[in-house]
Amino acid sequence: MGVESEDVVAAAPPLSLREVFRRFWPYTRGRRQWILPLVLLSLVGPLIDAAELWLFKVVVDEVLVPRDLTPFLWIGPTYAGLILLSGLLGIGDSLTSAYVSERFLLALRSDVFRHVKGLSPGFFERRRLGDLLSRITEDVEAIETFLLSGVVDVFYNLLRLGIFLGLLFYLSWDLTLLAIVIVPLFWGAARHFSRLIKQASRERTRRSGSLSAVVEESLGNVTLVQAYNRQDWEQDRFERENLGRYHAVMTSTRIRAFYGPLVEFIEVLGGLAVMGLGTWKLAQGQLTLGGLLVFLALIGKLYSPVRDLSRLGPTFYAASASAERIAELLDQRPQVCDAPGARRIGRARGEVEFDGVSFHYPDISRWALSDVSFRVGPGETLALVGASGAGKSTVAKLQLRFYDPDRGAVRLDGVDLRELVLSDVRDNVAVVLQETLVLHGTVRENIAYGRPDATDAEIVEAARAADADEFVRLLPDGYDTVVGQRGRMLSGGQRQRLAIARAMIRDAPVLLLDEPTTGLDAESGRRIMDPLRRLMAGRTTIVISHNLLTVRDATRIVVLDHGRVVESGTHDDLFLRGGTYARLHRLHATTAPAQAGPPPQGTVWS
Ligand SMILES: Nc1ncnc2c1ncn2[C@@H]1O[C@H](COP(=O)(O)OP(=O)(O)OP(=O)(O)O)[C@@H](O)[C@H]1O
Repeated sequence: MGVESEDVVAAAPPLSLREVFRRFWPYTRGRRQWILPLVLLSLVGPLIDAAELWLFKVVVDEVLVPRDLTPFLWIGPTYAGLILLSGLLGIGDSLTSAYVSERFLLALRSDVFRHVKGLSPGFFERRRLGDLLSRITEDVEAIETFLLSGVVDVFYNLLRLGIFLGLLFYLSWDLTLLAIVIVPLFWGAARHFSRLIKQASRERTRRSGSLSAVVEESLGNVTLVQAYNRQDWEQDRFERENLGRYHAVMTSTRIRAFYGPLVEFIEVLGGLAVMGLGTWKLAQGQLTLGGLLVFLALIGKLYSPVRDLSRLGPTFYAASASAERIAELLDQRPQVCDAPGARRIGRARGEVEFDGVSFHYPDISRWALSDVSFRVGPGETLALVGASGAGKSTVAKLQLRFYDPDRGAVRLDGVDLRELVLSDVRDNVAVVLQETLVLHGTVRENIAYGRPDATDAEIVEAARAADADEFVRLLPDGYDTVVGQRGRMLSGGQRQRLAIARAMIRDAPVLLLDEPTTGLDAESGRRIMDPLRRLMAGRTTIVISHNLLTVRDATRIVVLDHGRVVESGTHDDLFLRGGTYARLHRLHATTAPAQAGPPPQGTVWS
């Protein structure tokens, strides 16, 4: 559509209007009782309109033409009363419809957010965050138009049409027939334009998603962008999507712009024909002047519901483009979920077992893990070592049940994770990851994220054990200091100690440490050893590390290579065996002593 799309965000699969309705109507549950009062309120509006017009006829025929003021004495107050009543009903109508629409949006948006949040990490690895934001905020609103405002408008306009047509037939049936001859023209135009508008709207919503995705990615990685001087490239990417959206909006506006005058032209043609015949009937004495004037006014009013109804078609189609994007989100199923009859486990003893586990990531044929088996007893430490890409982090993801294995089983206390309640599995695990996740909030909130009901004393105690208390107290507001998004205000080592405090307060029997010293210099690496050791005490720990010097005292070491276990045993066993581990160890000792930190006596495991 004018600007080449690199498909930042793909279009959602199309849905028919009926299907969209079927999908989203259930979300009106609990608010449906308001729809009838809204329709009834809509009914009163046209009735008052009709009464006003009728009064106008009476004024012309009984006051103006005979020049007699007497009937005006009752017409005047009646007219004022009607206007007052219609104003009051209008207030009620606006408030009720806003209430119904906003409650609907509230519920739908929450449901969509709840659903998306529950999807597996694999989903988010494949999606653009900005696009998801745009769906949850903008597209959800369009569905409201589709289901509620749209439906109420249809009823409202049909009622208006019925009432006005009734009056018109009563005034003059032949004039009315002439007037409605043009209605099919309206519908023909509406059908033609609806299709074009739906295409344009799809493109517009897709481009909005792409634009948000680009903004989120560029601003979210602003340090990288600036450090590598990629501002111009990012600006180009943004311009492309911005321009794409502009063209899409212009196309849809152009279609709508042509549609409006065309419909008006058809309307004027009808009006002129009626006026011609009406004037002739007036001359013949078949119609009073008031009758003709009211007839013409009614025709104007008759066309407006017809026009509105025919305009609703394109509006429905435009909204359905948004609905498609939401439906596509709701159709995503989490890769893992509770099996029927899943068991609760409470606090586990902490025995972890991988039994012949093979796994590949969705849509990727290469096995990330092949026939991996090991067992870690309660309180023991298992070290996973291997080259980059060997599958170490994948073991951690399976342990957290982010994915299920394709073959074999992962067990906790002897029970397959698939038979357990998912939240129980994760409650039993605390993680300290390579890239420490710090949320925008206070230090206190960040630590308590591990266990929301932790008391202040427990938070301070965890921070002390993690060797974080000292630096936290030096922050401007101590524990109430707001650390920026992703903890940008803290150093790498400080973030890591915060993560240890968070894991500490969670107090789970199983601990996953994914490269806890990566990215830290020797000094910072050394500083977190003590807190890590305190954290590991009494817990089953799986530690992933490139740093062979830091794993030698683990209860057991498993060496992974291309997803397979190639060796396993204690440091001494493996060292003496002279295989991969011994080779890696020698290589590591000769090439990386400076960044590996202290010699064996200073390691975590000693
Ligand atoms: N989300 C993913 N989708 C598809 N493939 C993935 C995904 N994550 C990892 N892989 C692939 O699975 C294999 C194992 O990756 P994994 O992250 O487990 O390795 P690792 O040993 O932890 O590496 P590193 O030490 O560099 O962190 C790699 O080939 C990787 O490309």
